[in-house]
Amino acid sequence: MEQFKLFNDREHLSLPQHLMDYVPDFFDKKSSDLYLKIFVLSIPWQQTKVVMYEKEVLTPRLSAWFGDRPMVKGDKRPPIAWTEELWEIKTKVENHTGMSFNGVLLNYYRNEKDSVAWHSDKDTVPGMATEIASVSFGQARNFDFRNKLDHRQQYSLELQNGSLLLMKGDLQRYWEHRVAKSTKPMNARINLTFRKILH
Ligand SMILES: O=C(O)CCC(=O)C(=O)O
Ligand SMILES: [Fe+2]
Repeated sequence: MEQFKLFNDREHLSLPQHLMDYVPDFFDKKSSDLYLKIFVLSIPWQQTKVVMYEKEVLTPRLSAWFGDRPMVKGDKRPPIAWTEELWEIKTKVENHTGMSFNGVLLNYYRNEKDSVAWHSDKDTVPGMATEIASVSFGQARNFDFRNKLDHRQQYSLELQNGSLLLMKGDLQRYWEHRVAKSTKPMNARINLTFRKILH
């Protein structure tokens, strides 16, 4: 089974598979479809603003943060308490990985126009441990990686409905990731990234 598609034939360095584990069918289709429906309707989605080149812009996706403490240190908005479904998913992910998490960031990509730009998670969330478990429901979208020092080293992994991607060790240190906009029409996708906040 080939998990990773090579974008660039000139590069034969493979994506560091020791830095990630991908489980395509972590949840069966029935539960995945149900979780998607529940989350679309019941999560208090927000479209956050970021400052770019001195202008405020809306991020091209919706998001929500749940957990035991704020996502970013000093953030005045209290975290939202775990829902039954989020706690259920967290427990299943923890049992599988042997890791423990105290927060989850939900991202909702409504259609092909929604996206997340190149970033690595440690840089954007100070105080965060780097092991992140990413669960996807709904529309399969490409998750791209590129090496921070050599952007020609770029790979793509299609995150399918019900999948679990575990991002480990130094992945955030040496690689960036994104979900690009698509030219093809796309249905709703919700991604959950379980994190351990240390601050
Ligand atoms: O939607 C995804 O699969 C990735 C989301 C992401 O990179 C993030 O929340 O930091
Ligand atoms: Fe990320």
